[in-house]
Amino acid sequence: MSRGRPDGPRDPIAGPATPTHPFPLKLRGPVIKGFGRGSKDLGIPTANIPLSGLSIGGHDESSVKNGIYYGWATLDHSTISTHITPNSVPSATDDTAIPERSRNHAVADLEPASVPPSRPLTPSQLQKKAARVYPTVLSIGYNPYYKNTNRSIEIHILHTFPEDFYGATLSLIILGFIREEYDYVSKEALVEDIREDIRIAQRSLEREAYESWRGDAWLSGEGEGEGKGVGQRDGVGISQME
Ligand SMILES: Cc1cc2nc3c(=O)[nH]c(=O)nc-3n(C[C@H](O)[C@H](O)[C@H](O)COP(=O)(O)O)c2cc1C
Ligand SMILES: Nc1ncnc2c1ncn2[C@@H]1O[C@H](COP(=O)(O)OP(=O)(O)O)[C@@H](O)[C@H]1O
Repeated sequence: MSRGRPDGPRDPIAGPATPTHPFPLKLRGPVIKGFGRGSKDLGIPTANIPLSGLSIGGHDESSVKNGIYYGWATLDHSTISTHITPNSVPSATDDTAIPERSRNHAVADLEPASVPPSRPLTPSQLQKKAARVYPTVLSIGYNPYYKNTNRSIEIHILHTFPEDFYGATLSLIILGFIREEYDYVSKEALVEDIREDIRIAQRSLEREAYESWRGDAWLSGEGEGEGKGVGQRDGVGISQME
């Protein structure tokens, strides 16, 4: 059952001085469509990737508990289809329409795109985009405020992007847990807490033992489908370090 948000101040930093079991959790998958609420309703875009990988690497899905987490992420734009059709982007919902270009990205308060979405990027542009490591804050669960019936993973990247990136491959290392997911009395209360989650994630990742994970090979696309604890199913892999 979902809980309402408890009263009282929140800790400015989440998690111990070094990442501790079950972290780091490594996850990878293609960016698919969600319900389109992140940008339009909340002003905070959240990239969805399939959840199926949570059962790979020695856990079942229930071993990764619902809640709000932080970590590092990279995007590989080379997997974005240059010939997108309405059915070419998988969806976390039954709606297969590609969402309109979001106009309400609060964190991503956007500059006009320097490269039109339909023009393929050059190899050096792709490499540059793939190599960048972003801080990220994410939610795993049922979004109790919206009473979703499907479990989903919602990843907000702490960066302003000039355009959407459906179809890109998102690699993620989750390093810490912030809080449970709650139901809220209002949309404004939910947004206020997500904004605080963003600040907590930033501060938590600045610690040396967390910062050092930026250089992990997983974020460069390595590890897919090979090695102990790394699996691949439905285009998604997850592993848990020992
Ligand atoms: C850091 C963060 C914290 C969140 N916390 C909650 C929460 O406590 N309760 C909730 O119902 N949804 C929470 N969400 C999920 C948002 O409701 C979700 O991103 C929104 O429904 C957009 O979904 P969509 O991408 O499928 O459109 C959180 C999302 C993020 C990124
Ligand atoms: N900073 C960002 N973090 C996450 N996604 C972003 C960001 N900026 C742009 N996006 C794009 O916005 C999409 C999420 O928007 P959102 O309105 O939440 O729709 P959806 O419900 O389809 O996930 C992502 O899939 C991605 O393509």
